Amino acid sequence: MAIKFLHNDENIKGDAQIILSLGKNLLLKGPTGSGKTRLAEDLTGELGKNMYSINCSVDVDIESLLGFKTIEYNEGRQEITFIDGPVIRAMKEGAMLYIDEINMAKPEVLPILNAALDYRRTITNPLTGDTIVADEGFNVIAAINVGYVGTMPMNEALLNRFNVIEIGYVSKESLREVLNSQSIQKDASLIESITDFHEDLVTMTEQGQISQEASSVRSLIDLADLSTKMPIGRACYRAIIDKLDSEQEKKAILNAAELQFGM
Ligand SMILES: Nc1ncnc2c1ncn2[C@@H]1O[C@H](COP(=O)(O)OP(=O)(O)OP(=O)(O)O)[C@@H](O)[C@H]1O
Repeated sequence: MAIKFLHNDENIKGDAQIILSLGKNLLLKGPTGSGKTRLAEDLTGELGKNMYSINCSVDVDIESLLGFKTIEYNEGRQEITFIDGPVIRAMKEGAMLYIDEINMAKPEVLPILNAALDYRRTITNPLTGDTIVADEGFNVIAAINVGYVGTMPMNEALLNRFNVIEIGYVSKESLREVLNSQSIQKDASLIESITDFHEDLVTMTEQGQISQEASSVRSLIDLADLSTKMPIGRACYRAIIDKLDSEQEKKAILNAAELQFGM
């Protein structure tokens, strides 16, 4: 069974499809592990496109966006050629460009993309002097992690070029479906308890007791998987509790886990 983005809020996927079909840029906002990359992959696959990704959390620079010059040998002669980077390849091919953690990029780097992201759909490559006009099918999805230490607000001119969809917490029913399709845990009653535990975590997050990453879908898939091989209590530590720094948060989650799983 193909793994799909699942969410009780159908407007998330529906509106994302509309935004892309209008040739507009889409910004997905949500906590870590909330399915932003999964959704971007699904949308790209449905459009039958290739996806080129950039992760801005690693030191992204102009070369990692646009490409670099290299020396190639042609019939014994040295030639300087330019190897296109993800932005230029996506533009030329009319593919999807996925810019992950866009708010983590150094502020001086991304303005180079401004003309590619607005109605001009062009870029002048400062490394070659070439101007590239994007193919009609060129689409852009960016993602931003909210509630994450070290995130910076996005530059206003850049933000203005996107249409924003927030990915909120999944419902109990959607999480059950995600676990049934993506976890190796097949015990229906344990999956049910994990979805109840998720609801407790979401409530604690909304009350400000714990941070958002504690209740991420990614962590809950880990919890379900680990619980096939070790007691659920230890799985809670490995998948959720020990990822956190705050003793207070750890204690709050431990209490909820004890109540839910009777550890
Ligand atoms: N709503 C969802 N539907 C289906 N799968 C999901 C959903 N949310 C999370 N997942 C699963 O959880 C894992 C993490 O998802 P993903 O990588 O898409 O999150 P992300 O928001 O891009 O995280 P990050 O911001 O850390 O990159 C994946 O295995 C994905 O399949």
